[in-house]
Order: sequence, then C-alpha cells, then structure tokens
Amino acid sequence: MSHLHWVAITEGLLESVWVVDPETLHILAVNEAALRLLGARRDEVVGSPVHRWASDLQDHVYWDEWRRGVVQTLESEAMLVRRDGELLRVQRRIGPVRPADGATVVLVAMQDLTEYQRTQQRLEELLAELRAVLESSSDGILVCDLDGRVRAFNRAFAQMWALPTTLLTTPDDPALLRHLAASVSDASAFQARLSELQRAPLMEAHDIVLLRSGRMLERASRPQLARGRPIGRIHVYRDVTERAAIDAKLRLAAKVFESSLDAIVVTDPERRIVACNPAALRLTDRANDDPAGQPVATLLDAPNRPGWEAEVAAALAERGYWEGELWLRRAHAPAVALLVSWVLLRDAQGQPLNTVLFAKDLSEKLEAQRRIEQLAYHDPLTGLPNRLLLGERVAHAVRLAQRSGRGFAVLFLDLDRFKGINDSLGHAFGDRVLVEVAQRLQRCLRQTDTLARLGGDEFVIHLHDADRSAAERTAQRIIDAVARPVTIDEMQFTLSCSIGIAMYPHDGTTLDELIQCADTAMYQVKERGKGHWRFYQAEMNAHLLARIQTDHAMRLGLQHGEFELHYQPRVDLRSGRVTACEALLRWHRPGHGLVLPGAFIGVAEETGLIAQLGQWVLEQAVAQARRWADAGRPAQVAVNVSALQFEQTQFVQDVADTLQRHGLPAGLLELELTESILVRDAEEALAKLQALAQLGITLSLDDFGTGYSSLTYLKRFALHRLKIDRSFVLALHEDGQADAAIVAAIVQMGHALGMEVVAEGVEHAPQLQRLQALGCDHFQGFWYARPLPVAEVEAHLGRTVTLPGAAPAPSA
Ligand SMILES: Nc1nc2c(ncn2[C@@H]2O[C@H](COP(=O)(O)O[C@H]3[C@@H](O)[C@H](n4cnc5c(=O)[nH]c(N)nc54)O[C@@H]3COP(=O)(O)O)[C@@H](O)[C@H]2O)c(=O)[nH]1
Repeated sequence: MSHLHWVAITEGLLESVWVVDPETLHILAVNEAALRLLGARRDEVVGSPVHRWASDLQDHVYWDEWRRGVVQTLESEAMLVRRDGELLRVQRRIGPVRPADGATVVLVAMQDLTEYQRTQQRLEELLAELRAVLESSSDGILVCDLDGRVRAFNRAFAQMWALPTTLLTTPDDPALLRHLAASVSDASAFQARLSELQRAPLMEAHDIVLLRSGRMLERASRPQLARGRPIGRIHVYRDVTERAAIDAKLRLAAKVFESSLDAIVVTDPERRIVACNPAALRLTDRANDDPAGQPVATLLDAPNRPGWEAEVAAALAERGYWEGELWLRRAHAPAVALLVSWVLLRDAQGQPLNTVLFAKDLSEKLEAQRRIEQLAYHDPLTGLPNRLLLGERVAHAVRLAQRSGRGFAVLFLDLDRFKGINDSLGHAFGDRVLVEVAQRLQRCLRQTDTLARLGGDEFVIHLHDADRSAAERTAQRIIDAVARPVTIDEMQFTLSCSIGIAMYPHDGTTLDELIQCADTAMYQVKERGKGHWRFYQAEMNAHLLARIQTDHAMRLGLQHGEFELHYQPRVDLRSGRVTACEALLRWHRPGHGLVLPGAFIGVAEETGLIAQLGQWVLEQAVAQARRWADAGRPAQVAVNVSALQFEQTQFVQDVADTLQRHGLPAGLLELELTESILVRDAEEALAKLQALAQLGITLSLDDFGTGYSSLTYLKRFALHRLKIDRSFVLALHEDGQADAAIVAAIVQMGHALGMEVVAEGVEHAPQLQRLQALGCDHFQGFWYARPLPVAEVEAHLGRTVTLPGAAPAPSA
C-alpha cells in the first residue's frame, strides 16, 4: 500500500499515527494529528527514521528487538522529541499491520499525555488543597458514602470526638460508629438520627449533639453531590459549648432587661435613647409612645441642681459612671424621684459606645421615710408628737429660754381611773377615749405649745414661754375640759385627770428632769384624791426616792430572809378559847430594826411586789398552821390578802396549791379581804370567792365599816366573817354612843347574813364587855395579846382566856 493510502486511512483518527517500515524503521506515512504532535511538516517526518523522534534508550532497544523479531507489539508510555526539541510524554501502542494487498508495516498509535498529565497534576493539587482546607477547618468533618461507610474525616473531627489512635491509623467503620455512639449522652437517639439521614440522601439537617463530656456539638449534615446526584453525605460538627453558654448569658441578659423592676434606658454616646425596658416605659408613663431617639435629658430634671447634665457628662467621661437622684418627668402623672446609676460603655478601643441608665423609683422609699419619720416622731394612736419630738421641741425651747431669760412649763397629765375604762370596756374603747381626750387637750393649748403622748393615758405638755400663773390657768382649763361629759357609742361618762407642773429652769433644765418633777407632782395629786393639778416641790422627790429605796430593799429582803410572820391570837368570845391567830408581816430591815407593815405594804402595793410578798406570807402561814396541827394544837391562821394579790389570775390556784403542798386542811386557813377587792371587779371577785369557799377556806371581810360597807355585796359575796374596824372598837372605850350603835348594827347585820363577827383592836376590858353584850363572836387585840413571834404565840393556842367579869385578864 502506498503511503497515500495510509494517510487516507489514518487521517480521520484522533490518535497520532505513524506508519513505519519494519525493515528500515523509517516513517512511511503520518496523519495530521501526528504532525501536530511533533510540530513538524509532513515532508520533515515522512522518510525520517523513528529514532529521530524517539528520545529514550528504551525506544532504541525496542526497535532493535522488533527488527530481530523478539517483540511484536508494545504498549507503553514513551517520550517523543518534537521538532523544536521539546520532550513530550505519550501513551503509545506499536503493532504490525499486514494489509491483504501489501507488505507488513508497523503502526505506531500515540496519544498525547501532556494534557492528561496536566489534569492529573491539577487534580493532585486540588486534592492537596482540599485536604489542607479540610485539615485547617476547626469544624470536625466526616464524609460518608451513601451506605454510611466512612470515606474521610479531618483532624478536628478526630479531636472533637477524641478518637483513639487505632481508629486514626486503621479504618474500622463499625468501631468508629460505636465510639461515636458511646461518646454521646443519648446513643440511641444519635444512631436513629444517623439512620434517618442515611435513608434520605438528599436531606439537609441541623442537629445538636450532646456529648457525655458535657460539650455541645452542632451538626450540619448535607448531601454530597456529583453531577447533581447524591454520592454520599458530609457531616460538619462544630463545638458550640462556649457559644451556647454565651447565648444563654445573652438570653439571660435580655430577660433581665425585659423583666427588671428597675427602669433601664440605653442611649447612644450622645445620650439619645436607644432602648427602654418595659419598667422604664411604665415609669415614664409612655407605654404606647416609645421615646427612642429622644435625648434622655428631656425626660429628666434636677430642680435643685441646675448644671446636672454637665455634671453627668463630666463624670461619665472621667470616671465612667455617675450616681445620684434625679426627677423623671412623666406624660400624664406627677414627676417621680429616681435613684440613678449611669454608666458609660466603651468598645475595645476605648471609644464611647453607649450609656446605660439604671433608675430606681424612690416614691415608695420617700413615702416610707415620711412614714418612718411620722412613726418616729408621733404617737400612732393620736397623731400627737411623741417623747422624741417633744424632746427636740423642749431642747429648742431651752436654747431660746437661755437667750431670752424667760422660762416655760412642763405639765405631766394622767387620766384618773382610766385602767377601769380599759378593763371594763375594752382597749378599742379606751383608745377612742384617749383620742377624744387628746383633742380636748389640744383645744386648750396655743399653737406654740406642744402636746405629746408618752404612752397609755400619760400626756406631757410643753407650755411655751409660760410662767407659774399661765401654767396654773392652763392646767385648770385642761381639768375643766377633761371633766366635761364624754359620749362614745351612746354611752355617756365623765373623766378626770391629775396634772403635775414643773417650771424651767427652777425645777429642772432638761426634759427628763422636768418630766420627772412634773410626774412626781402628778403622783402627789393622785395620792391626794386625783382630779386636780399641783406644782412640783423639791421635797416630793425625796419622798419618791425613799419609796424607790424601800421597794429595792424589800426585794433584797425577800431574797435574804429578812421577813418574818408574827401571829396575833384571836379569842372566841363565848368559850374564851384561842381558836385562831392572824398572821402579820414583819420586816427586819438592816439599819431600821423591826419594821411594821404600815411602812412598806403601801410601797409593795404600788410597785406590784405585794403579789410576790403575799405569796411568801401565804406559804409561811400555811406551813406554820400545818406544823401546829401536827403538834396537836390546830389553830386557824388568818392571812391578809391585798387587792393586787387577789387580782392575780392564778390566785385561787396558788392558794389551792399551797394548801396541797403543805397538806393543810382548808378549814384551818382564813383569808382576810378588804372591801376594795370586792368593788373593783365584782364579777371576777365573786367567781374567785366562790372557788375559794368551795375549797373550804374561811373568808372574812377586814376593816368593815371604813369603806363602802355595802349591804348589797355583803349579801352577794356570802362571806363567813366580818371584822369590825379598830376605829369603832376604840370608840366603844371612849363611850362614843354613835359608834357603839354602829358596832351593834354591824354585829346584827353580820348575824342576819349568817356571818360571824370579829372585833379587832380590843385594848381594854370595857370594850370587850360591850362587845360581849352586843353578841360579837370573836375578838383580838392588845388586851389579850399583841402580834407575837411563833415561839411565843404557840403557848396561847388552844388556851382558854378568862374574860372580864369572870377573872382578871392575862397579859401578853
Ligand atoms: N396584805 C397584807 N397586809 C398585811 C400583812 N401583814 C400586815 N398587814 C397589814 O398591815 C397593816 C398593819 O399591820 P400591823 O402593823 O401588823 O398591825 C396589826 C396589828 O398589830 C394591829 N393591832 C392588833 N390589835 C391591836 C390593838 O389592840 N391596838 C392597836 N393599836 N393595834 C392593834 O392591827 C393590825 C391588824 O389589822 P387587821 O389586818 O386589819 O386585822 C394592817 O392593815 C394589816 O392588814 C400581810 O401579810 N399582807
């Protein structure tokens, strides 16, 4: 075949083709592609030896072997030398071709590998780049095929999931998946989600994966596409633990901003409002009118600090914060006081970003302060100044008086028998009485005077610039005002009060001194019948001091066993026998000798110590009666009971307990009560007396005839004995006919009411004879015996006394 034939045959091929003479190894024909490959003209190639274009030794060896018939075909890469000398890598197939009508030729078909090589290199570079990108990502990336087999993962993924080294070096999909499942807090949910994603290759998903270590991963799962078709899946894991924490903090901050009870206003650096929280909008009264964009200063004011805006700006610039009180102007309501903390926020470069204003509504605090001041300085019931405010006013008055040389008066006022109103009508009623009295007092005073309530029913009045006669007139005006009838709840009654007056500077120079003097004077009024006023006199205090000392000494005396009981025998006038004795208290007061009750019982009653003292007497008397009974000389012991002791709630129980403790039959105890006990609270007294009588105790009424001597309550209280007061008995001796008639009446009345009658203070035989004649049942008195110590009285118990007319009376 001619070389033209070969050209015609090979021209249409994409490959470069040489037709080579097997003998000469010269190129017989080439196609156009071969000429392009070599960069030579046809005449340069055709007829040239193949070695001209083959560069490497391998070619020479091959053609040599071909000629010797060692090899027939060859397929290999080879290097060609182009016409311009450039080397070119080609893929080459060599083989003999025997056309039917011609001699055998060698066909060399070549394909340029340059492009392929370039593509290959590009691909390798791309792969390297991709690998670098993959590795440089801080996200953990896992690439799987459609069956879920792991195709690749990066270092960040390995670190994020803490993959063991074995999994890094040896691919082991099941082990990797097991490791992942074991690392998450909910393995089954994790696996279920992976399976779900695998079943839906085109699905994109975002999940949060919680690791057992506490870290939080965000997973973005996307299909991997090739020519628009899914070929696998890429999972990108991102550690969002810190971000989640920051998000949570931001959410919290937003919540705080939203729900803060304090107003928060954010401004730009020029202090124009950027945002207000709901509390701020509520406070500004602009819930429907967002003030964003307005200068914040238009809402604020500080009437007493004209330059406040400049002050705030300077403080923010210098210190970064400002604190102080401002007023908030409001749309439809009065301005409110605010406590403002204002801070400046700067960016990382120190440039002002925003200012934030935290404001607390001070209205409640100011109101509370006002209330506190009101409470601190005023009496809550009457609204009058209290002692504190009075103190300040009087201190001021003292300063004025020191300059002017003029004095003033302090009046101490106490309502008379107010306790009775409180006890009988209740405290609420008592409070209304006090309010009424306060108003009346106020009306008696001038604007410059101060009326204060100290507590209870005690009021103190500072009379500004008043001398003795002004104080006297005011005191009398007050006495008259208080005495006018009061009507509360349709109940009408009258009150009275006692007033003590102290003068500055004569009686004292401080409020305490003046109050003390006025109080002492008031006390004197009370003692002398109440309902009046009195000026303080220096000797009053000495008297008071003595009482205080007596009270203190009595309390010590009780502890130190300085008290003792003496017993005065009581004689049955019919039989002449000593059947009972009256226990009478004695005090061996150090430095004072033996002190009789008249000197201390009154003080004990005033201070309340009588309750304790009375219980001590009862205890001693009952114990003594028990000892006498045990010694075979049973005698009834009469114990004096004071009103305050009787009023003790547990009095009946105390008596019963004392009897039981000493095992004394109740019949050997007599309680001597005074008439005042019966009139104070008749109902309660009746109940107590009935309880005592039920115990079997004898009840007698002491000092009968000196008090109310009411037949009504004598009947009502069903007492056992009446003791005729000593003053009537004394009169019998002095031959007072009227008193003798009284004694006769008492004896008859007592008997008529089923009571025995005891005469006390019998000092002379004629008295006794008169009493006998009048039918009196018992007597006691110095005629027979004085009150005696235990050791001496014992001799009298059970003894029969020879009464006048029968034999001379024995003396004690
Ligand atoms: N609550 C209590 N009161 C008590 C107690 N002990 C005594 N008292 C009361 O003290 C008042 C004075 O008592 P006293 O100084 O003991 O005087 C009593 C007798 O000594 C006195 N008396 C008795 N006979 C005569 C007499 O012939 N002449 C005379 N001049 N005085 C006499 O009388 C007092 C007893 O009085 P009375 O109690 O009314 O029987 C006195 O009121 C006591 O009650 C106590 O423990 N608790």
